[in-house]
Amino acid sequence: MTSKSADIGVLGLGTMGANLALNIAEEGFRVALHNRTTKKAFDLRDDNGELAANLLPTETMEDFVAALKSPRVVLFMVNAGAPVDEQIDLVLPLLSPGDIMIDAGNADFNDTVRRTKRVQGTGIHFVGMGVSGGELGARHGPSIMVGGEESVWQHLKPILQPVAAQYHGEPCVAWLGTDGAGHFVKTIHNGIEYADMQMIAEIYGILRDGLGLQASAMAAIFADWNARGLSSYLVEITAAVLAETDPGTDKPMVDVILDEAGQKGTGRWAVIEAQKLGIGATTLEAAVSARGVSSRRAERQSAAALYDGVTLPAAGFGGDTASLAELEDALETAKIIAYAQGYATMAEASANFGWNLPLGEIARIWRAGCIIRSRFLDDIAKVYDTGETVVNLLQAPSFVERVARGQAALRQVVAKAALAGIPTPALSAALAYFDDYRRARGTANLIQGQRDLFGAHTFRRLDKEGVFHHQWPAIQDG
Ligand SMILES: NC(=O)C1=CN([C@@H]2O[C@H](COP(=O)(O)OP(=O)(O)OC[C@H]3O[C@@H](n4cnc5c(N)ncnc54)[C@H](OP(=O)(O)O)[C@@H]3O)[C@@H](O)[C@H]2O)C=CC1
Ligand SMILES: O=C(CO)[C@H](O)[C@H](O)COP(=O)(O)O
Repeated sequence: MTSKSADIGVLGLGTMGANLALNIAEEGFRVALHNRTTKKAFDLRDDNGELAANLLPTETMEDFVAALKSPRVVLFMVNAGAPVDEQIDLVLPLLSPGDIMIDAGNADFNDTVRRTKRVQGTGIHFVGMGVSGGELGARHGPSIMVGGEESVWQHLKPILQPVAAQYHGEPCVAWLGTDGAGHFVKTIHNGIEYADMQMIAEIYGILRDGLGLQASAMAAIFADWNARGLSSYLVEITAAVLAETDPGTDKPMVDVILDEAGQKGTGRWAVIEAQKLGIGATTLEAAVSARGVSSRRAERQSAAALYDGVTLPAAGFGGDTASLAELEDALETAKIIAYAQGYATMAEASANFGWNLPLGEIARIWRAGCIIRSRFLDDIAKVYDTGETVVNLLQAPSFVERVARGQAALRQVVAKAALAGIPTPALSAALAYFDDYRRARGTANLIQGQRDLFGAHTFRRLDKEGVFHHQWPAIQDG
């Protein structure tokens, strides 16, 4: 270990930390390494040939911090929650004014705001930085969402820009705002990721249970869609997952995987924040709830037995080209609605927390490196680049035209799935949101009447300004 020679220190060398450290080292920076299980730091250096010269494993936290050039930059890549606070407790006493701590893991942005406040007045800086792209992204170029002080971003830029994914030469990294802005945007990225994955899984359910297709046939359909409007990393990997065979059984891999989805909490954070802000991110909510339902497998199996005999009308799904095109259009339309909800949540958060989030720039840094990367994000960037105020993507002219064209397909698919008893919680949520959002005269007038009757909550009128309470007739139970 050479004292004060490392440009940055990576603390936490699991899947993401180890790969990000290699990526940074490959860009020519010297990286100090530390991990709770210290052996991993030395193994990482010893297993990585030419990069070893830029990797400085350390035995103790003191050695780790002493290895860093001033101002010291410590990047944490540990699991969200208590582990981050524990590591901050250990590192903070060893730092000096001007030094920078970066939490590069997923984090609840409320924790990031709290941690930023914790160091306020010490001269030490805290950066909340969302990183997306999984293992390969971390190694070869992730999408990076930075939150914190802008002056600190200027200091970090020379390291982060070459490390990030590049989209036609543009680095997929940006400073998005103060304190929790970067982690908030990463959280919404993950909420959208959940929605995208759930809607794809619902279409898979229709292809499997409505059309009776085998995995290999479905793989070809998704691969075909990936060449057009739905072109995206998630559709591409869907085709790859469906095409894979289990070497042990020779069955399609997807057919031997248990139907219970895991989740680490980022989707739930997105939905909680959308609810707090009063944004109906219903497609994201449906996706998070569906993961919850999936995890109750035994309960679903007993319910399946109880309702085995229910009568279902004819399915109505066809396997012809027109029916497949309808599924493709439905998925594309629902995707637009899900992204509109995610962007509406970010727009509201931006106003609420005073961040001035650059929504077009966010679309641009999501075009490569991250899990939801797709051609479609270019279309979103173009909407914001017009400079006009966009209240909701569903009101942007280019999207109005696309949704108006695609909504009939979404309606057909949701209706046919409902009749066939095939669940489409996220696709249905997208359609219901669209119909609710485009209805000039809603039904909340009735809710206001009910609230005023039982709780004197008052209401406003269409024909007069002011707040009113009505003397409703007394209702007796029974
Ligand atoms: N995997 C992915 O695709 C992505 C993950 N992330 C986020 O990145 C972060 C790291 O994830 P990932 O690399 O996948 O996780 P891993 O499980 O692979 O690694 C976890 C790391 O955290 C360390 N750690 C865990 N608990 C503690 C603790 N209490 N004290 C000290 N160190 C601790 C582990 O140390 P040890 O080796 O000693 O166990 C290990 O270095 C998470 O916030 C995750 O949500 C973000 C984007 C993508
Ligand atoms: O942040 C990510 C990608 O962007 C991680 O892969 C995240 O862990 C995925 O979430 P979950 O495990 O809840 O499916």
